[in-house]
Amino acid sequence: MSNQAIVVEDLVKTFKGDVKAVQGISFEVEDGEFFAFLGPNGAGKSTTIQVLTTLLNPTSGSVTVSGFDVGKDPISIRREIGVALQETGIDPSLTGRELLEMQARLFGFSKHDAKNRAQELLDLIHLAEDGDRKVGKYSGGMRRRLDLSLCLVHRPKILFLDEPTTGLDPYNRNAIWDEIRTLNREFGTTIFLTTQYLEEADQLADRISIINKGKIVASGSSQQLKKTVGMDVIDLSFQQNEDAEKAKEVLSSWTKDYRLTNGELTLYVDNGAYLLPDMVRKLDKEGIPPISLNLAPPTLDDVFLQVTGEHLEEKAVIKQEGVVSP
Ligand SMILES: Nc1ncnc2c1ncn2[C@@H]1O[C@H](COP(=O)(O)OP(=O)(O)OP(=O)(O)O)[C@@H](O)[C@H]1O
Repeated sequence: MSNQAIVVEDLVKTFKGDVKAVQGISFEVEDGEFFAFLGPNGAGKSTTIQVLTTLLNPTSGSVTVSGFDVGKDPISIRREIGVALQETGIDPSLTGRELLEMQARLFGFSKHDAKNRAQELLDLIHLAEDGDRKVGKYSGGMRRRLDLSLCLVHRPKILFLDEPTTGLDPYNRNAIWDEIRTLNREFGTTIFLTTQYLEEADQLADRISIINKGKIVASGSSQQLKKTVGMDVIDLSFQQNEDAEKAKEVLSSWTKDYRLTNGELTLYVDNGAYLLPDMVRKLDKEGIPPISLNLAPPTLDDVFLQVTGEHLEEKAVIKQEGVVSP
């Protein structure tokens, strides 16, 4: 018996018009593991999840889920997995309870068992009080919790979640995090989660792969990934781009490890707290004082910045404009 829930080898997915959405990625997810696929908009996360859940055929490469090949045995895979995708077509005139019971009946539960399962799930995702309200009246956060519960009806071994918290406010995001964590820790459900929020991957996942432009650019636990960056990260912003450029020259004797993006200079150093006052004094003396400075241990955004030369966070914020209130 294999203890690999998911094995992906050299997966390629190309769409019409030569759009290379996924360009030869390989990774494995173990049974019971919480795995996060982190990347900006358009990186290839949804495409990958759709191949793994048998909704899209791969162009090439090999993919097995729960030991079954996606091309040869999609039916067996569908029995073992639960899938919550970004767009779900739910009838707004039905109640949460009705939808859960209907889903249970579709999975072959008797009427009596379907009722019990619906109640269990409403309790699990803290929707018991709203179970008899029409879904059309649910808030964004409640809808996401219902989406999550709908894919748990048949007690899947592996759960696929495609950006389950995109557009949610922090309160609802945290509520979803708690629920997913419980599923993983208490029920041993393997989780494959895609997200554009580094904090989400950081907080939840045992292991993270960062995907950018269809390729995996870094993999490991959050700790391992951050260790690749170095000890401390100093961010300095300046009034003008030329000042940042000049500051880089001025500070080059302290570190050669830096990034320069839009008037912001990021320095990777050991012993940042010790060096920072001297650096600021030097910049002052040169007539280019920073307008803001920040010293912090590395984040996953720093990992992303190092491997791609771009920030992950800024892109995520742009997509978050239409925030859904609780
Ligand atoms: N059905 C399709 N036909 C053509 N191109 C597609 C199709 N689906 C996705 N793409 C393209 O493939 C690339 C990867 O898209 P994908 O949706 O997998 O990214 P993503 O990481 O999930 O992004 P997001 O965070 O915005 O959901 C993008 O360039 C996208 O435009």
